[in-house]
Amino acid sequence: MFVLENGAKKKGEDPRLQAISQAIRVVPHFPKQGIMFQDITTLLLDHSAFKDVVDIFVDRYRDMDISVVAGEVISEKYVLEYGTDCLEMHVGAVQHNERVIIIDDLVATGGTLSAAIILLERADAEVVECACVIGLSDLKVRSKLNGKPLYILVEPRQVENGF
Ligand SMILES: O=P(O)(O)OC[C@H]1O[C@H](OP(=O)(O)OP(=O)(O)O)[C@H](O)[C@@H]1O
Ligand SMILES: Nc1ncnc2[nH]cnc12
Repeated sequence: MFVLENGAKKKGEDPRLQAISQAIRVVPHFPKQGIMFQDITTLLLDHSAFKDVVDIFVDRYRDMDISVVAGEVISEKYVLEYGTDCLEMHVGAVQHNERVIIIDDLVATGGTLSAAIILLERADAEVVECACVIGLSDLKVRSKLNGKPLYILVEPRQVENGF
């Protein structure tokens, strides 16, 4: 699934993932020293790569009886790599037993996804899976997700890529 550091592809990898990864701009040491900020604005501007992101998610979830896509989400505070934040969701935005996928651009600590899961479960929705364009397939992150599967397209980029 992931693009390796040397640009080689893992066996069986979707050929679209390399272009998706390369369209992400890395901003070293932003907003703090030591953070390799993964800026997806360049991915959003790359119509072909962004279409591939949407197509991959649509293909994955089209037959899973999903009724809600929670792109941004009562309120739940959480901790990020570089501070704390809070997610909010309209009361009534999700009905009991609705099947939800949570989509975000990136997972780092898993705090945001964890807060989103807590919010949605408080509304009695069923969170089917979390999906992110960028993230590490990290056990520490997965352990925060209350057993929910995490689907990731590409690893964070480590180097500035000339944008
Ligand atoms: O896994 P975590 O440690 O919670 O980090 C992931 C979150 O960090 C970024 O959001 P951020 O709040 O920085 O701002 P943005 O949504 O405006 O990009 C990103 O979009 C995720 O939502
Ligand atoms: N390295 C990173 N790049 C972009 N968004 C983030 N959110 C948390 N860590 C991040």
